[in-house]
Amino acid sequence: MNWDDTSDAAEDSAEARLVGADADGEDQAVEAALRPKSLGEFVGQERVREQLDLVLRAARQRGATADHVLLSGAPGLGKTTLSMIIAAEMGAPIRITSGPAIQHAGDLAAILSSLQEGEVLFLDEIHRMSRPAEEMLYMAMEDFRVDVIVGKGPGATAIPLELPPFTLVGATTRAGLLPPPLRDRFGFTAHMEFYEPAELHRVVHRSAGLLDVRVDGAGAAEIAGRSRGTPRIANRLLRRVRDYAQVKADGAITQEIAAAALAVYEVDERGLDRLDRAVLGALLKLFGGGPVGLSTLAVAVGEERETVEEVAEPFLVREGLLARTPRGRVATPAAWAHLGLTPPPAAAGGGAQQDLFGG
Ligand SMILES: Nc1ncnc2c1ncn2[C@@H]1O[C@H](COP(=O)(O)OP(=O)(O)OP(=O)(O)O)[C@@H](O)[C@H]1O
Repeated sequence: MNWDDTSDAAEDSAEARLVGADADGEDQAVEAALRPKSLGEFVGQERVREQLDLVLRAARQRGATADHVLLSGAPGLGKTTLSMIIAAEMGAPIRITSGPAIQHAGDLAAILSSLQEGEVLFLDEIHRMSRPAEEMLYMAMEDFRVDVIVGKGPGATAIPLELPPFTLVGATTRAGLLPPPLRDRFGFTAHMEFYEPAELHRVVHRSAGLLDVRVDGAGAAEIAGRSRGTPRIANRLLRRVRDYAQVKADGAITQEIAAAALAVYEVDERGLDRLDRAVLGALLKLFGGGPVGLSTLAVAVGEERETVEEVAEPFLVREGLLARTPRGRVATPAAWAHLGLTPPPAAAGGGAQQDLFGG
């Protein structure tokens, strides 16, 4: 897990999710093999690709190091992959680290001072860097220089250290959390969107080819439709469907095989899993569609409040199935339709259920 805004309770619950967007151990092992290696291979994100292509081409033509790049977007959309592509397209080495790994300015100084000319420094979760390190980064990004402080107290001196030109690629799930002085120092900022089903369809086909799995168009579409707009989830579902196809059939993935496999794993046709459906089911069946307070809803599904709020709700809100209102959580008409339930007449206008527990 690497959502900085996700609590421990939410993490425990999200860890085992097949539709969780963060990388688990198995993902990390296979992702290297599935990562596109060039901008041409990178599926979707047309605008970002086009803009980045211009930035990189222009830098290459000038024989210069590319401008610093900030990539923002949800986990699993391809930020790490793009940073590696940037390095590959520039013919430069890449160093990978993350905000939480840099707690002291000295940690950052050590990394910066060992960079080669033109190297790409990928800083994941850049919004989680410590303040002193962040301030050191400002100067490094702008002037390719850092001041290393030697000694303590009144006798401390700042020794300037020249750095070779490098390209910082920062990644964040929360661009809004970056202090403006840091954001302003990036020459190019790209916001990565969730992928369309047709794009995920291409991701599934591409990955199936690399994994040597046979999948037909309808089978790939079935997986894509349940992947929550996220290539990492598409790749993970593909691997689980492959297991099913291998054990229960002849190894080939068709629409029927994909649907049957994902039914076993409790991922429904819209990508909701057991937790999502439990939250939605409680909201509809116990509270008439709401409004109901978050705490009450969490008690009803036997989960921590944070788990409901941080793990289940974001996707339900994004899918237009649940709304967070000042009076509490409310199901939308699409939620009733998705669970195959008929809203009671009173629920048509949003329901009038009181939150007795003050959530
Ligand atoms: N546009 C894409 N085309 C094909 N595959 C992709 C694409 N984007 C991501 N992937 C696949 O999804 C997986 C996850 O991508 P990646 O690790 O780059 O995501 P991320 O945004 O860096 O995630 P996190 O925020 O968790 O670090 C990779 O294995 C990669 O193969």
